[in-house]
Amino acid sequence: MKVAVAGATGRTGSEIVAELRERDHDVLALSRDPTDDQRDLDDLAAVLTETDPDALIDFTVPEATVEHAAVAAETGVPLVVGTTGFDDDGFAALADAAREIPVLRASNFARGVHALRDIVQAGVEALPEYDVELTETHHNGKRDAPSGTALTLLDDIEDARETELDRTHGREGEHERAPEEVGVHVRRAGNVRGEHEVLLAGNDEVVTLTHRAESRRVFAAGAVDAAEALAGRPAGEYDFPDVL
Ligand SMILES: NC(=O)C1=CN([C@@H]2O[C@H](COP(=O)(O)OP(=O)(O)OC[C@H]3O[C@@H](n4cnc5c(N)ncnc54)[C@H](OP(=O)(O)O)[C@@H]3O)[C@@H](O)[C@H]2O)C=CC1
Ligand SMILES: O=C(O)C1=N[C@H](C(=O)O)C[C@H](O)C1
Repeated sequence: MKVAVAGATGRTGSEIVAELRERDHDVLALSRDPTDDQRDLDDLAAVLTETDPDALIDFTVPEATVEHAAVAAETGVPLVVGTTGFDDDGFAALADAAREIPVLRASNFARGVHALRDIVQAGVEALPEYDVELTETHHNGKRDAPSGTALTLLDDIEDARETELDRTHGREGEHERAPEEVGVHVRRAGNVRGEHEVLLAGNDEVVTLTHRAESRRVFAAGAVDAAEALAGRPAGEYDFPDVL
């Protein structure tokens, strides 16, 4: 396959380029400041038209991904999005692109996280009276908080509880915890690849469910799996579990 990568110089994008090369794919590494073996991300439309790749993988920033999605839709290139931190307009722009091309967006391309999602939902359903608290930890270069994965897990917890919970970001001051609260705790330190922990507590017992990425290669492998699986699919919105 021929695969273009937006954000190829980044922490995750560079791992995706390495993973694609290891699998013998033809790689178009895109950067705003291209070296000799890269293509200019600012000329994305021209590059995609000229090279006609099988997929574009995007791990950049939301404002750029939204622009790239419009170009992918215009040029008919399937899109895999790993970028997190979209607002409602950003999600709407991705949905617009998905009318023309397959768009697979996942807040986390580690397979274990999608197993964790199922386990968390089962735990929350099995222990309906227990308090739920979520903690995520990432490297000190991460822009968005809470992480995209944390937001996905919170949606899953609300689905399992069949109610909207009061997402309480950190705590300060004097007040008791309300039963409908779900505490959301964010830590940024060092080069932590990504940790997510859901804690369930009640009845004099505590259950903790944790995923820890030990290398960014786990995200890269998942994103490449997704690009391989997206080829030939009809236009529409996809999540990682749809192609696992
Ligand atoms: N879904 C998942 O599994 C994962 C998602 N992520 C998400 O991926 C995104 C990238 O994370 P990470 O690799 O740590 O970030 P980095 O900052 O390391 O890399 C981002 C890359 O995007 C490019 N970029 C930055 N700003 C712009 C812009 N305005 N326009 C175009 N390109 C831009 C830069 O490349 P250059 O300057 O060369 O153009 C940069 O190398 C984040 O949203 C993160 O949350 C991260 C890991 C896993
Ligand atoms: O920025 C990161 O590094 C990561 N971002 C994703 C997120 O926001 O959930 C996935 C992973 O945790 C790494």
